[in-house]
Amino acid sequence: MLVSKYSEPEFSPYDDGTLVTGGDPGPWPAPVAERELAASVRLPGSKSLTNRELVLSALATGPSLLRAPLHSRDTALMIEALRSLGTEIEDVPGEGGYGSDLRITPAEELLGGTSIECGLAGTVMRFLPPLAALALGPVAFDGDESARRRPMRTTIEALRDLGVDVNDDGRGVLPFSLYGTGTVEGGDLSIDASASSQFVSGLLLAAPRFTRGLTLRHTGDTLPSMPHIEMTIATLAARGVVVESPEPGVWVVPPAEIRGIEVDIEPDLSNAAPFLVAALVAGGTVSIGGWPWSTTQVGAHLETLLPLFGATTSRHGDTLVVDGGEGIRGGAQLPGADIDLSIGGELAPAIVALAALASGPSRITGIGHLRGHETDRLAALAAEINGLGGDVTELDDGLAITPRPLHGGEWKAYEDHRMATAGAIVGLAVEGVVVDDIATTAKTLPQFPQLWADLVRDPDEVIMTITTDTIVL
Ligand SMILES: O=C(O)C1=C[C@@H](OP(=O)(O)O)[C@@H](O)[C@H](O)C1
Ligand SMILES: C=C(OP(=O)(O)O)C(=O)O
Repeated sequence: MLVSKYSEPEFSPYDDGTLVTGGDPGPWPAPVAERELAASVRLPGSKSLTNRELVLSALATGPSLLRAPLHSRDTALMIEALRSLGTEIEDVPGEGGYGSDLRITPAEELLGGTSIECGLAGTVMRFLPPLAALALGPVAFDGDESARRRPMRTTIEALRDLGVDVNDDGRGVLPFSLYGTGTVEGGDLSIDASASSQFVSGLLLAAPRFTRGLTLRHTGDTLPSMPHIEMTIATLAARGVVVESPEPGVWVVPPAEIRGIEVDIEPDLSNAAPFLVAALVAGGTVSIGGWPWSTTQVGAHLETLLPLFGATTSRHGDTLVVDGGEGIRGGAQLPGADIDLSIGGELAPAIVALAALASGPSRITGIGHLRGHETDRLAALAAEINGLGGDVTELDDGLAITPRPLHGGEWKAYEDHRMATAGAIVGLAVEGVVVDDIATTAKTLPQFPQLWADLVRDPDEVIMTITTDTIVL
């Protein structure tokens, strides 16, 4: 089964995330906030944790159980790819998550002779080639048209330096193929991971299975998304693999067994960003339950980032509450902020959308690598905000935002889930914003339109849900 964006089976953004048939719902008029929020949101599992745990489970010595994993396009692509390499992955009833849990039984031997569809998922295209090099036989990689623009040269060259036979056309992008021999010797390897931390994570995840392990050295000037590398190291540690980092930019992975484990997947804290930002735009409070006390997810930094724009945050048990006061809709004048977001570029679209609605100017820097994300996010954010009357300038490594009164109009998502949700944020404050492709949120959060509708719904509105045998008022 290949999961492509508009072919069946499809993730409907209006459904609970289970596989349903359905297509592009068309242009989506973003709801405007009519009142202050008092919303509680429960979010599905983290994409980054789910896809790491899937990869490690496939490489493990015994079965694993993922509780409350994310079910979205990116995780469906990962599951499909691992199955095609011989991993057994079963849906089993789960409690409290969005959809089933996953039981994974690793293959005795990973088998090639397959083609892997990466969609637009960075975690699939960067995590699976090192794993596929451990399979026996040829493995081809390709993805969406837009995926063919995402940087892959570092993965391709790293595998060649490790002695893997890789076939590509020299442009450093998808498609390419490799020929797995069942083993990778490993040893010392230098790479430039300045375009994506995922190059490091992909190699570290497979490295315990290399005959000599791996000593990996990053040679570039900058390295984005360090928390995601720490997440990789933490997920390996939970399975008994101790990765050492004797100096910044160097990681030593011993050859080791990767244990099968049972693991609870945390809610996706990066997908929390638009919901928490909404408190500052609409005013009032947004609470997110299941917020971990300790995590490697970069979304945890929202707790300190949003106060820079005037929010108050508090914890009540495992719930994070963001209070946006009267909010922009209520007349609040939010300060701008100067933020180096190199640790968490995936938070940038939501923060930039907020900055465009604030009263003071902002600079968001350290995010040059976002040009290689789902789309060139710096160009896309500047084009869409400026198209509504804004003033955003592209810098070498970020954006300078000078707030201006915005007007309604089309907001293009560029097949980028976080561009789509950035449009929803702007639309909360600006009448007449229409996101051209909200379905693209199915990449990591198929429930987005429903959750967003619930967020802004009048709490006094009576909702009638008709199910097959009950009527709930
Ligand atoms: O390893 C991961 O799960 C991710 C790493 C980051 O990639 P980059 O370092 O390419 O930004 C992040 O932006 C992406 O959404 C997920
Ligand atoms: C950059 C992102 O995704 P990917 O995992 O495809 O790189 C993202 O989710 O913001």
